[in-house]
Amino acid sequence: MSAAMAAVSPAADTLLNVERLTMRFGGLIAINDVSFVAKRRQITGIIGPNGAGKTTLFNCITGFYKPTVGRLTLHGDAGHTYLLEQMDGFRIGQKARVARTFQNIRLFTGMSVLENLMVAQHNKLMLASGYTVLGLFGWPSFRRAERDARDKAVHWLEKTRLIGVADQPAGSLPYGDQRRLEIARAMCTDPIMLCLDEPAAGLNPRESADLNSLLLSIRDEFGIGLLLIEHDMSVVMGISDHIVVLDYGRKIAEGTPLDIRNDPAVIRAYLGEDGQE
Ligand SMILES: Nc1ncnc2c1ncn2[C@@H]1O[C@H](COP(=O)(O)OP(=O)(O)OP(=O)(O)O)[C@@H](O)[C@H]1O
Repeated sequence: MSAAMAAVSPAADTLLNVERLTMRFGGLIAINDVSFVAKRRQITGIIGPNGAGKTTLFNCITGFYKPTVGRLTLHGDAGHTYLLEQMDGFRIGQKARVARTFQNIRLFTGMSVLENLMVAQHNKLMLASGYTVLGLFGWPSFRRAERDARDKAVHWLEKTRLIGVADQPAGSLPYGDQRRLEIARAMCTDPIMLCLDEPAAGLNPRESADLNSLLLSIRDEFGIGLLLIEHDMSVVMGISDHIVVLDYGRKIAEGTPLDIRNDPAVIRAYLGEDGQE
């Protein structure tokens, strides 16, 4: 068992346990003693005004930043438990199977839509190719792995309604399609937890509604947990099972969308002290 795997028994439905997380940048405390649990088969919304610490939280979970203090425990499959704050970003993706999308879309714009999804499965294919040798000789196990990767890519292209543009350069797609392609690419890595940073940014109301359906179907069909940073309240209130609210790096509330909508501290954080804007 590696140093980053702990032998604690998880509550059955706990996927990620964030305990007393703090992230400082010099004198600035971007995340201040934040704790919450994200559950399996649930969408956990993370909301808060600009600068509240939402992206910093994602960057700690996905290994971009090492938290100053705190523990991030991911309860994976088969009883494996990963202490994410001790792992680098690559292993968080590969071993703990945490995938993410970014606020600013990061696709390989010159590659085709299908190629973007094949590249996402590069590590699995490299392993199957015996780091090139078996691939060069067209070994059956490599050919099978390649076929499986293509099938998975096609599955996600169908699910995200991008199959008709599979051969087009990713950079030529309309914005809403690029956002769905990012989600398809993340799902091709077989995550157990998917972190989405403002997936509805720049979408029109119809595209936002489509996104809601896609995220709900990912939760329901694949049983994974989703962490969702989002400013679009029609998305976050419409599909979250649980919402955590940050303000100036602190957790100021958590609960169901209904709880959050009526929480005085949340209303104050969004509208200012007087509750007027
Ligand atoms: N690498 C960094 N170095 C210094 N300060 C940082 C760094 N990353 C974030 N911050 C600061 O931490 C605070 C929280 O930023 P963060 O981007 O996490 O907020 P956010 O809630 O995601 O905001 P938004 O909704 O605008 O994206 C901000 O004051 C930001 O300037």
